Amino acid sequence: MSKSSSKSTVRIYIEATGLESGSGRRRRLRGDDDVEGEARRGAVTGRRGTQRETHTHTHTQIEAKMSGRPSTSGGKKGGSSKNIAVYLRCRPVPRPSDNFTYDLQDGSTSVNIPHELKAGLINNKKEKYDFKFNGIFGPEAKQDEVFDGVAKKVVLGALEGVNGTIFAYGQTGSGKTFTITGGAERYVDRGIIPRSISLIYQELQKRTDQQVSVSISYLEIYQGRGYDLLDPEREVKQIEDLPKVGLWEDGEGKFVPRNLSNHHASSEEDALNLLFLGDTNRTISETPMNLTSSRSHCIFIVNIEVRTPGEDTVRRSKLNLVDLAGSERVAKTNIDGTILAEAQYINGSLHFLEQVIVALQEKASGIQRHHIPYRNSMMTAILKDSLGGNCCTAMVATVNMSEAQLGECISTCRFAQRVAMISNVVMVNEELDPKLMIKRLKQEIRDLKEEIGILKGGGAGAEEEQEVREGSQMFNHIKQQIQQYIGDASASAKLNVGGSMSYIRTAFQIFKGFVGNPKFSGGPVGVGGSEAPKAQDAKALEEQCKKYKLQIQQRDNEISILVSMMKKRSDVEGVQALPQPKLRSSAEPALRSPAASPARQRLKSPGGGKENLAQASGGGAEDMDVLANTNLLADRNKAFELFRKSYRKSEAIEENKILLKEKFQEAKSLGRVVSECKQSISGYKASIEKRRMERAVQEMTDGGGEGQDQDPEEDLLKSKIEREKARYKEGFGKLRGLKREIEHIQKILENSRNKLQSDFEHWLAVMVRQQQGLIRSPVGKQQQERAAVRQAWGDTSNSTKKGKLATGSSNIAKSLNFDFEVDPVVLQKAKPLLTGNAEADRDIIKFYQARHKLVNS
Ligand SMILES: Nc1ncnc2c1ncn2[C@@H]1O[C@H](COP(=O)(O)OP(=O)(O)OP(=O)(O)O)[C@@H](O)[C@H]1O
Repeated sequence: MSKSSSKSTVRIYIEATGLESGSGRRRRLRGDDDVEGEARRGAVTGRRGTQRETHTHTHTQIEAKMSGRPSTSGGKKGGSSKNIAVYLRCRPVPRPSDNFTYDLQDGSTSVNIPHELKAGLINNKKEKYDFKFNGIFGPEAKQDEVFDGVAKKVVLGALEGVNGTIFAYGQTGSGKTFTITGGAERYVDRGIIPRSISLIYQELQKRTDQQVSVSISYLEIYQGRGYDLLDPEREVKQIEDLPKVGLWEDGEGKFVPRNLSNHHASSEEDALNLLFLGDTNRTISETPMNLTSSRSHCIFIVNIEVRTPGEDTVRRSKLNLVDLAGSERVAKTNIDGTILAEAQYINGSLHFLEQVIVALQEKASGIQRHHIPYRNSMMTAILKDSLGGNCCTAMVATVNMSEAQLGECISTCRFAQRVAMISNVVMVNEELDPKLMIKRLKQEIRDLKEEIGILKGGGAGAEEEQEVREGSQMFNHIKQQIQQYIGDASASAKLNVGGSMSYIRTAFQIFKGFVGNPKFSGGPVGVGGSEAPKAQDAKALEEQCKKYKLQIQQRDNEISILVSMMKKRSDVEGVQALPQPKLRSSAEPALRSPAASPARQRLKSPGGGKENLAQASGGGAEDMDVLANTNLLADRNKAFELFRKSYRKSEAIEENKILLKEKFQEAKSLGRVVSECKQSISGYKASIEKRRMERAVQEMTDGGGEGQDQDPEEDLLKSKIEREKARYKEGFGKLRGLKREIEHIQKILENSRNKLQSDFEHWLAVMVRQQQGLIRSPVGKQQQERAAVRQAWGDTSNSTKKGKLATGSSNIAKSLNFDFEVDPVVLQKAKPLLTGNAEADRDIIKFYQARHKLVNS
C-alpha cells in the first residue's frame, strides 16, 4: 500500500486481475477513478504485477467498497464477462454404447438414438444429437487430470479474490460425487474438494508476503432444507440432528445462509478434517437402505480473505464446490414412498435450477427477462452469484454411456449446453478494511504531527507547544548524530536514527541539506534551540506545515466516517444475528416433522463417496454361506476375520497401506538427503572457519602484512554452501508436501478402518437375524437387509432395481436383487462361482438358470 500525501481523498493502490490465463488484462475496479497507473496480472498463474493502479476513492466510493457493492460512479465496469465453462465426464461402464461417441480433441460429442429405440418402432434411421463442451474427460481420465482441467484455475482465481463455483450435474450414479469429493478409499481417487484444499495451502506457503485466512462451511440441502454438516460438538445420528440452516436476504439481492457455521482452517490438515467431519455427518445422516444414491445437494464452501501488510484493502472470495443430487427422472425409476418424496424434492429443486438456467439462457440470447427466479429454491438462491452473477463458474456434466442411459445422457448434455450460454461478470472482490485503514491513518497523523513539530520553529499554538518542543529536540538530536557519523572516518561507523518513518525522513532531509551545502545548519530553531532558519526556508516550511495540518484534518474526517460505517455495519450484523424471516419458497412446502416421519431416511450410503454397504464386501459367497450356516457367527473374532478377508474395500485399504509405506520410504530418503545437506553445510562452514584461522595465523607469522582479500578456496566453499542450501530447500519443500500426503492417506485409512468396523457390525446383525429366522421383517427392513447382504456380495450396481425375490431362496438369491426370477434350486445346486461384478454375476446366474431348466426338461 502506498499513499500520496498531496490529494484530499484517500488513495489506494489496487492491483487488477485479469482472468484470462496469463493474459494480464488491464482492468479497473468498481468505484475507482483517477487511474494513474496500470496493472497487469495473470490471475490464473498467480503472478503479481509490478505496475500498479492507483485509485482515488471518494467517501461514497469508500462506503460502496466497504459494503461490497458497486459505487454509483464505478458500477461493474471492472468486471470481465465470462461464460460458464462446461465439461463432460464419462464414467467407466462395462458396456459403453456405440451410439455415444466423443472427440477429446475438439470437445464434441454425439449421441445417436435409433428410432426403434426412441419410439418402439422398427426404423433404421438414426437421430443424432451433437453437443459441444469446453473439454471432455473420457472414462480413463484420472482425477488429477479432471482437477487440472476444470478446477485449478478457478481455485487460483479464488486466491486472487475472484468468487469461484464448480458444480457437477448428471443422473444418479454418473460420478458426480466421485468428481467433486472423490472416492473415499483410494488416495489417488481424491476429488476436486481435497485437491482444491491442497492447492490452496500449497499456494499459501508461497505467498509469504500476504496474510491469508481460510474458513470453511459445509451445507447440505435435503428436501429443500439446509443442514450444517460441520458441527463438531453434536452427536449426529440422523440428519435431523444436524443444525438447520436458513436463508437471509441481505437487502441487496444476495442470499446469505443463516446459522451456517464457518470454521477457520489454519492448515491443510484443519481443512481436511473439516471435510472428513462433514462427509461423516453426510454419511451418518443416511441409512443403509440406500444403494449409493445421494438424495441431497451438498455445497462445500471455502471463504478466503487476503490482506497484504501495509495495504488497507482486503480481498474476499468464496469458492463453492457443489455436488448436486442425481437428475434422474422419477417416472423411469419405479420408486415409491420416501424415495419418491425425495426424488420429487430433487426433481423440484433441479427443475428450479433449470428454470434459472433457461431464464439466463434466454437473457443471454437477447430475450428480455426482468426476473430470474432465483428465490424459488434454497439451492438456486445460494448459487445466485454463481449463475449469472459475480463468479467464475465451471460445470462438470457427468454421464453414464450405457445404452439404456442414452436418454439421460442427452438430457444432461442439453442442460450443459444451456449452462454454457450463461455469462457471469467476473471481478476481484476487494474492499477497504476500515480497521486497517484507521490504523494506518492514525499512524499517519502521528507522523505528520511529528513533522509539524520538526518543521515549525516557533509560534506554535499552546496545545502544540509540547509537540514542537519534542520535534525540535528530535531534529537537533538526529542532526548531531549525522554530524558525528559523517565525522567518523572508521569503516565501523554506524548511523541509527530510530525506526520511525518521520525520523528517517528527517535524516534524509538533513543529508540533503548537507549535500547541497556542506556547511548546512538548517532545521528549525527548537523551542530551546539555537539555530534560526533562513527566511525563505521558514516560508517554505510554513507552507508545508499548512499542508500537513490540512491532511491531518482530512484523515480525521475519514476516520470518523469509517468509524461510523463500522458502527453501522456492526448494527446490521447484530440484526442479522436475530432470527430472520424465512425465505419463502413456493416450491418447498413445509416438511413433515422428522419424528412423525420414520420413513424419512437418507438414502445415501456411508463413506462420503456414496459407497454403501452393498459395496462393502466382495466375493466370498461361499464364505458368507458357510458363515451363515455355522456357529462361526458366535465367534466375533472369527466372523470378523472372515468378513475382513472378503471385504471388497480391503483391496483399497491394502493399496493405501502400500502407498503409505512408499510415501514413508520416500520421506525417509528425503529426510536423509536433507540432513546430509545440513551436515555438508556445517562441514563447509567449519572449513571456512578453519581456513580463516589458518590465514590469520599465516598473516601473523608472515609478519602481520596485509593478507589477500580474496581467498579462492573460501569462495569455492561458499558456492558449495549455496548449492547445498538450494538442495536443502528443495528437499525440505518436498518433505513438507509428503507430510501432507501422508497425513491425508492416514486419515483415509482411519476412515476405512472405521467403515470396515461399522460395515461388519451391520452385516453381522443381519446375518445373525437371518440365522435366527427373523428375516421376515417389514418391507423396509427387508430392503435394508437385502442391501446389506448384497453389499457382502459386492454388488456395486447403482440403479434402483425392481427385483422379485424367490421365496425361500438361499442367502445368495435373497442377496441378489435381480430383475428376473431366480430359482433357488438353481443356486442351491449349482453353487455358481460369482465374480462380485453385478452385471457379470447376473449373466452367470442366468446361464445356470437356463442350464437347470434344460437339465430338468
Ligand atoms: N470416473 C470414475 N472412475 C471410477 N469410478 C467411478 C467414476 N465415476 C463414478 N464412479 C463410481 O461409480 C459409482 C457412482 O458414482 P457416484 O456416487 O459419484 O455417482 P453420483 O452421480 O454422485 O450418484 P448420485 O446422484 O446417486 O449421488 C461410485 O461407486 C463411484 O466410485
